[in-house]
Amino acid sequence: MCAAILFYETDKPYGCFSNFSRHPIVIGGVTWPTSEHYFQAAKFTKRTDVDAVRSAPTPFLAAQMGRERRRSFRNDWDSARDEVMREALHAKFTQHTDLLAILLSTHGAALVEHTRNDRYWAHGGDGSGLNMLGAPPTCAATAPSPTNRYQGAAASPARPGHTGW
Ligand SMILES: Nc1nc(O)c(N)c(N[C@@H]2O[C@H](COP(=O)(O)O)[C@@H](O)[C@H]2O)n1
Repeated sequence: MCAAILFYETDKPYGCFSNFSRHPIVIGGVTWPTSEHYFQAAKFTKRTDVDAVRSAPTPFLAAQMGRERRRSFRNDWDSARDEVMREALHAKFTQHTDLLAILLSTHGAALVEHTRNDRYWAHGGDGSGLNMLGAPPTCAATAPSPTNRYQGAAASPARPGHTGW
């Protein structure tokens, strides 16, 4: 049976796997303070909302803004979010080789975002959640000769489904 690696808080072991870890990414020539900023901004269609989220001083605030439904929330988000996340993670782990080394060192382990706050990206605290954040790298790790757990993201479009920015 595979060991499980639980992560959540950025200052704890494997905290670098959290989207809240302070690792900037560049996508489409734009620098994002964290993968959380990119993910949350991708929910919106209006440039003003996207820029507001990108400028958030912390990933926590970016997440709060991303959850505000008074903004220009895109109506295809549920079908787009997995691809947006894959793109963000691919950027993060290819642009930070120290993180990629940590990721590859976990080969064979199940990666689990451990929180009760989230039953889609995390496992809901008790395994009842989908753990979609951990699932893609775990699946990729079982592929033949993986050189990069996020290699499947390489073919992703630059901004899947985005309309206005
Ligand atoms: N640190 C943290 N706090 C929460 O409350 C969370 N839900 C998470 N999980 C991360 O949040 C992002 C998903 O946000 P949405 O619920 O889709 O707005 C994603 O990065 C999860 O990994 N983390």
